[in-house]
Amino acid sequence: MDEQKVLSIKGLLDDTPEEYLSHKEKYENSIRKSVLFYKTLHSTEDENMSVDEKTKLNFRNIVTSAIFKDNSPFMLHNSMFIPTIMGQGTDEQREYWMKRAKNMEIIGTYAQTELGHGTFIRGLETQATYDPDTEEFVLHSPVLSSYKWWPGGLAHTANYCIVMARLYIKGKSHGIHPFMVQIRDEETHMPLPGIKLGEIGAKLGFNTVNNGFLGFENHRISRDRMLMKNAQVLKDGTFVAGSNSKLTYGTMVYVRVLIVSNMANMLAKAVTIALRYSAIRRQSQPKPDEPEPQILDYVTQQHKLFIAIASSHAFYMNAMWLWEIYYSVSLQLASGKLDNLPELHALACCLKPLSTIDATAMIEKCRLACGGHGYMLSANLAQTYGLATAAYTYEGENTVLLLQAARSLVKAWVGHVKGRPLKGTMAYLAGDSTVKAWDGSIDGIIQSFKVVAIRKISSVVKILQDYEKSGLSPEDAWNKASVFLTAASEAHGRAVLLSVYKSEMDKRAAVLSPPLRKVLLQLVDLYVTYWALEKVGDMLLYASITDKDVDELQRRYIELLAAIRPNAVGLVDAFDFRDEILNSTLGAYDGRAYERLMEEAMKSPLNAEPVNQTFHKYLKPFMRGKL
Ligand SMILES: CCC/C=C/C(=O)SCCNC(=O)CCNC(=O)[C@H](O)C(C)(C)COP(=O)([O-])OP(=O)([O-])OC[C@H]1O[C@@H](n2cnc3c(N)ncnc32)[C@H](O)[C@@H]1OP(=O)([O-])[O-]
Ligand SMILES: Cc1cc2nc3c(=O)[nH]c(=O)nc-3n(C[C@H](O)[C@H](O)[C@H](O)COP(=O)(O)OP(=O)(O)OC[C@H]3O[C@@H](n4cnc5c(N)ncnc54)[C@H](O)[C@@H]3O)c2cc1C
Repeated sequence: MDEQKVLSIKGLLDDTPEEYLSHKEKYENSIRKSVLFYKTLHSTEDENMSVDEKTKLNFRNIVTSAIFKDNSPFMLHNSMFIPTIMGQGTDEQREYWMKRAKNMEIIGTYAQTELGHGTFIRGLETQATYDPDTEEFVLHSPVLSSYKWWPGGLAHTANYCIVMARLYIKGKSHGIHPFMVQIRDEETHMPLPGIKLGEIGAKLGFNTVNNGFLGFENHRISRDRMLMKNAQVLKDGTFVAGSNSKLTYGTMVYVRVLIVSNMANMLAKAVTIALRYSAIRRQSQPKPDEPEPQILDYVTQQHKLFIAIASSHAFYMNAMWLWEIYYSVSLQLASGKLDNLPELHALACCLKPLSTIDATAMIEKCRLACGGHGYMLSANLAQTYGLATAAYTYEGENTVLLLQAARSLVKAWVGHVKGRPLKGTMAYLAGDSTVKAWDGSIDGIIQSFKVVAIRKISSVVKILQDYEKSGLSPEDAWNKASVFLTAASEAHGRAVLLSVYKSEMDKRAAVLSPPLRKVLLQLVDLYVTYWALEKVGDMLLYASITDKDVDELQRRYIELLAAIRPNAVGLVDAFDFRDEILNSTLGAYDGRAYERLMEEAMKSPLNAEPVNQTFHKYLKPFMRGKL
C-alpha cells in the first residue's frame, strides 16, 4: 500500500501535540482527522483490493497509531459494529446495514457493558420487550445500573449502535440479544426521543475515543431491528432459539483474537522507541579511561528490552496462527458445525489475557528503561501503555477470561480421565506428565511447560474435587480454587505461546537466509529461556530441573543477550515503523533524541511568552507580601 500517500495528506498529523489540547478540542480534532483518515484510507485500499483482510486490518491499526496518539472515535465502528452486523445479522440485514455502514452513511458502535455489569453479560439489565400489537421492541433502562457505559464513539459520534439487551416476550425473559438502534437523528444529530446520551469523562487513555453512556425511556424500534441470524422473534411473538446461545458472543471472540496482533504491534512500537534511545543514550563511566558507554551495552538494559523484541515476534506468530483457527471455525459455523467453537473460545480466553498482561508489563518496562525522558508524553510510551492496559480490561477482564479458559481445561481433563479423547491444542494433556530427563533444549523446555500445565490442571481438578468432598458447593469450590485455576490457564497459555512461536518459526526457517534464520532462532531461544527462568519455581517443582541446570540456563540467557546485542538495532529497524508512526522524541530513526526533546518542549504553550501572567497576578504580590 502507498503508505507515503496516507501520511502525506495535510492535516492528518498534528502540529500542536494532542496533549496540549483541551478535552473538547481533543475530541474535535480527532473527529476531523478520523474523517480525513477514512477518506484517505478508503481510496488507498480501493487501489489495493488484492490485499487480504488480515493484512488490511494490521495496516490500518498501525497507521491509526500514527494519526491518533490515543485512538479514533470511529474505532468501534470498524472493530465491533461492522463485525456484529456481519456475524449476527440475517442475509437481508447484512445486505442493508453493511452498505450503509461500510460507506459511513451511518456511524455505529457496540453497546454491551452497563454501569452495573460488564463481565457478567447474563446480568445485563437493559430491557427489550416485544409488543406483538405494534410489532416493535420497547427498549428501556429500568435502573441507573442498566445504563450502557463505555462504548467507544457512543457519546457524540455514533448515530446508530448495536445494543445488547435482555429480550422479554409476554413477561418471559429469553436472554441477551443484539438490536440495531438508531440513537441520533441522521440530519440534526440530536438524540432521538427516549434516548439519553453523554460522554463518560476523562480516563487514563482512550481520551479521543469518545466513550459514552446511553439510557432508554421506553424507546420503540421495529421488529426487524433485532439482529436475527441466530435467535429470532416472529411477528406473533414466538421466540425461535438459535443453535447455541453463545453465538451471540461471537464479536467478542473476534476482537479477542484481534487483540493478540494488536499487542504484537504495540510492543514492537514501544521496544523500537526504547531500544533506539538506548543506542544513543550514554551514561556512567564504568572504565575510567573510556567514554561513557551506550546504555544498551549494560546487560541489565538488554535484559529489559530484548525479551520485548522476542515477545512481539511470539505474539505475532501466535496471532497469525490464531487467525487461521478463527477463520476455519467461522467457516464451520457458517455451515452449522459448532464442534470447534469451545476450543477457539478457550484459546482466545488464554491468549488475549497473556498477550495483554505481558505487553502491558513490557511496555512499562520500555518506558522505565528510558529513564527520565521515558516519562515525557512526547516519548509516546506512556500513551502506548495507556492503550495496552485498556486491553487488559476490555473485551473480557483478564482474570475472568483465564477462569473461562480454566472451565474448558477442567472439563477436558475430567473427560480425559473418563477416557474421552482430547482434541486440538489440548491433545498434549494426554501426554507424559513427567519430564524424565531435563536436557535444556528448546524443545525440551517447551515440553516441560506442557508438563507444568498438565500437572497444574490435574492438581486443580483434584483440589476442586477435594473441596466438593469436604462439603463445598461446586460454585464455592470453584471460587476457593480460583487462584490455582487461573494459574492452570496461564500454564496452558504459556505452553501454547511457546510451542506455537517455535513451530511457526520452524516453518518459516527454511525460506530464510542462514544469517537471518540464526538471529530469529536466537530470539526463540531467548524467549524460551527467559520464561524457563521466570517460571523456575514451576520447573523445579514439575520438570525435575536441578540447581546446576538453572545455573546453566542463567548463563545461556546471558550469552543469548550478548549474541543478540549486535543485531538489536537491526531487529527493531526491521519492524519498519516510520517516524510518524512511532510519534516519539526518543525513538526516531535519526537518533536526534535531545534535539527532538527540545523541539517538542518548545511546543508547550507555556513557552509562547517569557513571562506568564500569573507572575503579575499572584507571584509578585505574594513575594512582596501583598497577597
Ligand atoms: C475494541 C475495544 C473496545 C472494547 C469493547 C468491549 O470491551 S465490548 C464488551 C466486552 N465484554 C466482555 O468481553 C464481557 C466478558 N464476559 C463474557 O464474555 C461472559 O460473561 C463470560 C464468558 C465471562 C461468561 O458468560 P456466561 O455467564 O454466559 O457463560 P458461562 O460462564 O456460564 O459459560 C457457559 C458456557 O458458554 C461457553 N462460552 C462462554 N462464552 C463463549 C463464547 N464467546 N463462545 C463460545 N462459548 C462460550 C463457556 O465455555 C461455557 O461452556 P460449557 O462449560 O458450559 O461447555
Ligand atoms: C478503555 C475501555 C473501552 C471499552 N469499550 C467498550 C465498548 O466499546 N463497548 C462495551 O460494551 N464495553 C466496553 N468496555 C467495557 C469492558 O468490556 C468492561 O469494562 C470489561 O468487560 C470488564 O468488565 P467490568 O468493568 O464489569 O469489570 P468487573 O467485572 O467489575 O471487574 C472488577 C474486578 O472483579 C473481578 N471479577 C469480576 N467477575 C469475576 C468472577 N466471576 N470471578 C473472579 N473475579 C471476577 C475482575 O477480575 C476484576 O478484578 C470498555 C472498557 C474499557 C476500559
